[in-house]
Amino acid sequence: MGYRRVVVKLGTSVLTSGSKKLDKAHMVELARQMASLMRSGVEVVLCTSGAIAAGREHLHYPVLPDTMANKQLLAAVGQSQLILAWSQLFSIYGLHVGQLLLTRADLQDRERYLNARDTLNALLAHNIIPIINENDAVATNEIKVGDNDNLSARAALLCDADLLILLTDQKGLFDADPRTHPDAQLIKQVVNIDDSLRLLAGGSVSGLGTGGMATKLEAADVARRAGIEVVIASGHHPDVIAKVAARESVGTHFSAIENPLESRKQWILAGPATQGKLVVDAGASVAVVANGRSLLSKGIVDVEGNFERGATLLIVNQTGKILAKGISRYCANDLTKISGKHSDDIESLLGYNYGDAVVHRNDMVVLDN
Ligand SMILES: Nc1ncnc2c1ncn2[C@@H]1O[C@H](COP(=O)(O)OP(=O)(O)O)[C@@H](O)[C@H]1O
Ligand SMILES: N[C@@H](CCC(=O)OP(=O)(O)O)C(=O)O
Repeated sequence: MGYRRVVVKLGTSVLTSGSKKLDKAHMVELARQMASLMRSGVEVVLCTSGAIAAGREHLHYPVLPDTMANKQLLAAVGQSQLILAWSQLFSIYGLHVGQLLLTRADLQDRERYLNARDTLNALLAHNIIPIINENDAVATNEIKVGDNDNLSARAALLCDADLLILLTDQKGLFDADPRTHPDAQLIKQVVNIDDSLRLLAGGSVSGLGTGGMATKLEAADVARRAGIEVVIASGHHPDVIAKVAARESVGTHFSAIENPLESRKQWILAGPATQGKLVVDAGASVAVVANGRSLLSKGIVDVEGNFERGATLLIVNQTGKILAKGISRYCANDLTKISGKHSDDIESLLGYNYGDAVVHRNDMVVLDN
């Protein structure tokens, strides 16, 4: 069956073709491919990097101290150049574009998340290509998604896409970084993202991109849990977008999981940043991971972080392995008092009780699979 809605993420490495400037000739070719996919009836959302690179180019490569304010300056200048370029290039194909600049804060708050979703859907309903980037000019590290791989996965969840295409400067995910291992082999198919695969994915060494393959794998993991297929491929492979959309074997394909998370759990996975950790014992690990139970105070052996009730936390086992992400019904202070204790004792220990479950299974996404 053909894809219905596709998010295409273009890394700085693709947009600049490895140089220090936007490669407009290549951008027009990518716009052509996306326009052609739209004409074939597939809806396209573009997640574009390149603002900082475009800012540097537009200001003729100023020598600036590497501060947050200077990065924001470059992004503020560059984003307007970037959207101008995309708007001109898509107009060649008779298409309008609409810009959405997002931060994690827009995804963290469920109401803002749903608002952004409405805007995306409205643009697509009018055959306008939504163009997304992080709002780097105002986002501080605390409220940033931080890289466009993860941002594009969240965009794919937001608009309920069925395919996420991450285009970069390599043919896909290799069993080692091809820049340092010329004999590395392309991995064509991935059915499960586990720690051994994460070990293969390194960071970005070119000085152009953010995150390298590591953030692409994080993005792929978020998307596939929401039932979205993911392909990592080269942005310079001829007709790459059409070929991926036609399910030709290009790059690395990640299968979607069979029973995708429902919408609220997708949001728990993709929206809020985690504010702390609960370390749990072996019994609680089995209850949460294998039996799909809520996490009770009895199984908690350690509480890390200083968080309020309602914070999103990681649940890890005693070797540090991540088991789940979920919303805590108790604040950190309360949890240090009740961890290891039976649920029946919560009332007497705290003087109140928000229920037996510290993290209810409805508020939890199991990640150990
Ligand atoms: N296992 C791997 N397979 C492929 N590329 C890898 C791997 N590990 C690290 N990389 C690096 O990831 C880079 C692509 O990511 P990045 O530089 O962030 O580009 P982009 O701008 O497209 O996001 C590649 O140039 C490569 O050096
Ligand atoms: N938002 C930034 C890009 C961040 C990013 O993740 O870059 P990349 O790894 O090249 O996709 C920008 O527009 O410059």
